[in-house]
Amino acid sequence: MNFERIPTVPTADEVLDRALRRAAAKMREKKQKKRASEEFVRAAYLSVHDKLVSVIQGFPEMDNLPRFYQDLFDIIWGTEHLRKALGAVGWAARWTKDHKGGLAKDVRFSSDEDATASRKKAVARLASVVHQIDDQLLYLNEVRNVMRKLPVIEDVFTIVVAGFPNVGKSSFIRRVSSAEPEIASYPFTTKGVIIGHRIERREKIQLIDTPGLLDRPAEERNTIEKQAISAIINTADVILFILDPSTYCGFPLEDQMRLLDEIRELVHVPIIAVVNKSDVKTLEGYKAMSTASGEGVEEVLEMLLSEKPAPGAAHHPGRQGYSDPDEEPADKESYDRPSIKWRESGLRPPRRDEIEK
Ligand SMILES: Nc1nc2c(ncn2[C@@H]2O[C@H](COP(=O)(O)OP(=O)(O)OP(=O)(O)O)[C@@H](O)[C@H]2O)c(=O)[nH]1
Repeated sequence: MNFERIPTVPTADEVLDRALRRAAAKMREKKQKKRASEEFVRAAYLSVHDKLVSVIQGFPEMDNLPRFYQDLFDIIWGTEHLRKALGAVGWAARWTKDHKGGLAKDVRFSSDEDATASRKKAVARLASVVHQIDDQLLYLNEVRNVMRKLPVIEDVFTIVVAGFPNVGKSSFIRRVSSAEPEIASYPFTTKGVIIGHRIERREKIQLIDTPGLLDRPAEERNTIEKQAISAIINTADVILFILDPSTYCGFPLEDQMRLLDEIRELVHVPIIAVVNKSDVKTLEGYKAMSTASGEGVEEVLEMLLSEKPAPGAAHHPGRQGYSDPDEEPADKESYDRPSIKWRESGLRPPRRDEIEK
């Protein structure tokens, strides 16, 4: 899944400017004045139609997306909200298509004196329709800017790395990845998500960080974070939980253990808990590694890979299995996903200048 190629969504004025420029060029090709006006209308409507269709086609088809993205889109924007915005653009595209012929004919069958007025009327109607979706176009462009930066998650064996901040999650991913990990972002945490890959016995595996999410007790998490965790957990075949008994990370070991217990309650996939920073301190009963020196790291990876199903077999049966104790039962009547309305929540897609940084 690669959202990087979603093209910029133009504003209503940009759509219209482009259409009118094209129409003017077409108009110049016709000698006869009325024919020229008719051509102008056709070309302007066609250009708007095609541009709006290309906007819609630039976005992925929500129903065909992997579950992770469906969940994520629902958390960030509310799938219905997104559908409505795309639907509005579709409505405007259809309108231009349905009215193009009729309005062009109005110009053709008007008297010579009225031809210009008919053309102007057709253009005014077009402008009015396009301006009606101005908000949706702006919104979709903001959505696009966030989508481009979302992590690219593949449907391969996936290790999700969890633990308190600074325990060494990203150091682990960097150490075992065959190339420099990619850094993406979720709009709901300020930290970058690190995604590493490695080819293991000719199969690709992926490692995903859980920045600023699986590092706090449940009661401190808000709804968005809970949903985000569910989306991420659903990608995991196995979870690596890293403990830092040296407490250099800044968090007492009891708190880390409590979080581990909590995650155990939460998921159905295997959890492998190990200790990092073994150069400083180890903990009895836990496999130790040091992501600084590399000691024990490959063994930990082996433990994780032992959870990998045989080639060709399905993912771990627990995958997609996440139980949120607060979650409503999933029957049709009562199960209403608390989708986040981006304007009302503090949550918003980042501005362009924030992304470009
Ligand atoms: N002594 C020691 N320090 C380590 C080791 N591994 C990582 N560190 C240090 O721990 C700090 C945090 O490491 P990160 O890999 O960034 O930790 P993280 O869990 O990804 O942190 P967040 O992304 O902020 O949650 C860094 O300063 C590392 O240098 C280790 O094996 N031994």
